[in-house]
Amino acid sequence: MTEDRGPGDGGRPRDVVILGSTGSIGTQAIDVVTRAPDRFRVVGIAAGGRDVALLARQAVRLGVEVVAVPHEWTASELRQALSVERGRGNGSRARLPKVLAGRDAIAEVAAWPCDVVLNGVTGAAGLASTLSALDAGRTLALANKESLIIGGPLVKERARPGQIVPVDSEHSALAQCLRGGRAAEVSRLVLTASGGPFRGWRRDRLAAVTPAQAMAHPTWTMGPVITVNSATMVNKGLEVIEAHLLFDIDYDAIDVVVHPQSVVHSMVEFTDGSTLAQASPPDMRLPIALGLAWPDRVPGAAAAVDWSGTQIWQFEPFDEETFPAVGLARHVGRTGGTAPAAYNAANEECVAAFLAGRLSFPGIVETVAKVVAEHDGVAQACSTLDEVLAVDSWARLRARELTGAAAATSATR
Ligand SMILES: NC(=O)C1=CN([C@@H]2O[C@H](COP(=O)(O)OP(=O)(O)OC[C@H]3O[C@@H](n4cnc5c(N)ncnc54)[C@H](OP(=O)(O)O)[C@@H]3O)[C@@H](O)[C@H]2O)C=CC1
Ligand SMILES: CC(=O)[C@@H](O)[C@H](O)COP(=O)(O)O
Ligand SMILES: [Mn+2]
Repeated sequence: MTEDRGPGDGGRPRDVVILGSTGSIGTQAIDVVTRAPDRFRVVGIAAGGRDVALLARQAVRLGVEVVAVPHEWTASELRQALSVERGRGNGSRARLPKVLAGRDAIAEVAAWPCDVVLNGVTGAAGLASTLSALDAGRTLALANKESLIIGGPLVKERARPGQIVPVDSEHSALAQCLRGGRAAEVSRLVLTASGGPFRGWRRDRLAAVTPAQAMAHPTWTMGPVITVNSATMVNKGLEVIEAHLLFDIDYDAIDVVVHPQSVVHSMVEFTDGSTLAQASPPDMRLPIALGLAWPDRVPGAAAAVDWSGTQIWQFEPFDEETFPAVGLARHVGRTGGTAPAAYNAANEECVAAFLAGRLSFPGIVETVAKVVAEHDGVAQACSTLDEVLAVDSWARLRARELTGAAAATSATR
């Protein structure tokens, strides 16, 4: 594996594995790679198995070597769907791909021989694959921020310098602003936040928020969990921890600023008062392409800012009082060890409860705060995957107990 392979220097296409291929990041990644066949070849894909027909279609059309699902019970359905897809005349490979299914299947694909693994799985479920890709020596294009955040030191100690390339738009922006620079010259990182659908709202209005309102992100079309996380600002909290872990910058020197247009994806302020920003219309295909081709740019990956029209870029202070999720994330980030895993797992449970109508919108972060407070006294260093997973399970259970209790109380009112 070399960093400079690509059509520009006459190399072969990069072999890519896409985890979470049926999701928002995964489908956009497939769009990126299929538009640049001279640069990329997809050799493996994986998904949760909720849309086996789509997964099979992707596998046959891309001609992958391997396709994986995490549950044994979807394997036969997947094999059948692959045969149907080939019967339709899609794809060119004579042989159908190998099917892997079960608990370790996704991590096995993450270690498949290739140049770069894009982890586009959602949530803590992506951690084993992140570790597997790193241990196998693959470059890891990381959209699944949760794995870095909950794995923390565990992930960092397995990664050699430059092995993780951020795909999250803010962190891709920061990496672009930082490249070629000197660490001692960096003063602050400034993460931009769209503000979500409830920007400018007061806290008392949030009690009546419905899932449909929370799912209406003003600038990005994304999967359900990250979309709700953007509405609660948990996403920005996770991103503060992600920035700390990726760039080794103190929490005190990471700011959040609201930028409703989502064109400036983040900024780096330098010691001489200069600020560099990365700007492009909101389109994840740009950071995905850069993550797959790093350090090269992929020409035409996304549209640039259109300067023929008026551009208005607003920046506003972030409302810490209405959205306590960022402050809480700073707290768990500073606590370190297993604390971020408790924050994330409780949040994943609460988002599911909110989307199922079992928890109010403010109840999400209120419950996460309760779980974090309970975990504070027992936070431990996270030195093994099992330790992280144990805290993840405990926090999910506590969140379920707390939200179950909340639902029962409101039902008896
Ligand atoms: N969407 C975006 O624009 C951005 C996303 N991100 C991050 O990227 C990640 C993916 O987000 P997004 O694409 O929006 O999410 P989606 O919900 O749209 O997609 C998630 C993908 O992961 C798969 N998946 C879920 N659970 C498992 C599992 N246990 N094993 C294997 N695959 C699984 C899903 O398959 P199935 O549906 O079958 O379960 C699906 O393919 C998240 O970490 C998110 O925070 C970061 C920045 C921007
Ligand atoms: C596209 C991306 O990177 C998301 O994480 C996005 O930043 C979410 O928007 P918010 O700024 O509203 O959280
Ligand atoms: Mn982001």
